Amino acid sequence: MDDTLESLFAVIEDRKETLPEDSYTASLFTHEKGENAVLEKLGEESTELVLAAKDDDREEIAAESADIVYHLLVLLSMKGMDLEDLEAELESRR
Ligand SMILES: N=c1c2ncn([C@@H]3O[C@H](COP(=O)(O)OP(=O)(O)OP(=O)(O)O)[C@@H](O)[C@H]3O)c2ncn1[C@@H]1O[C@H](COP(=O)(O)O)[C@@H](O)[C@H]1O
Repeated sequence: MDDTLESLFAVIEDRKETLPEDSYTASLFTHEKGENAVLEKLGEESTELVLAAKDDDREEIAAESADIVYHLLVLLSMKGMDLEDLEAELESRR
């Protein structure tokens, strides 16, 4: 899981740097709504996750969770933060 998150975060950082035209990630960094684009996505996907959980739909729960994790990592990158910030916070709670 650590490797998956690290390589996904590295791709997000690369997209932020290189802004390829066909990249969804890059489109979030250049969106006319600014950071609101990713914040809205996080809100929508959180609602979708709640609905999937209420339906006991495990496949949908996994899919919506992945959407949230991806957009969360984009948000961290947008704020100049990284996985270590998240890890440090989680570790401080153990
Ligand atoms: N993990 C993801 C990921 N999860 C979700 N998404 C995108 O997030 C959007 C989710 O929005 P919705 O579920 O609301 O679907 P939608 O209504 O079709 O989306 P919109 O029309 O609102 O854009 C979709 O466009 C998904 O493609 C992701 N896009 C990219 N990644 C990762 O990022 C990498 C780089 O992707 P690009 O930046 O596109 O090259 C990919 O290889 C993946 O590993």
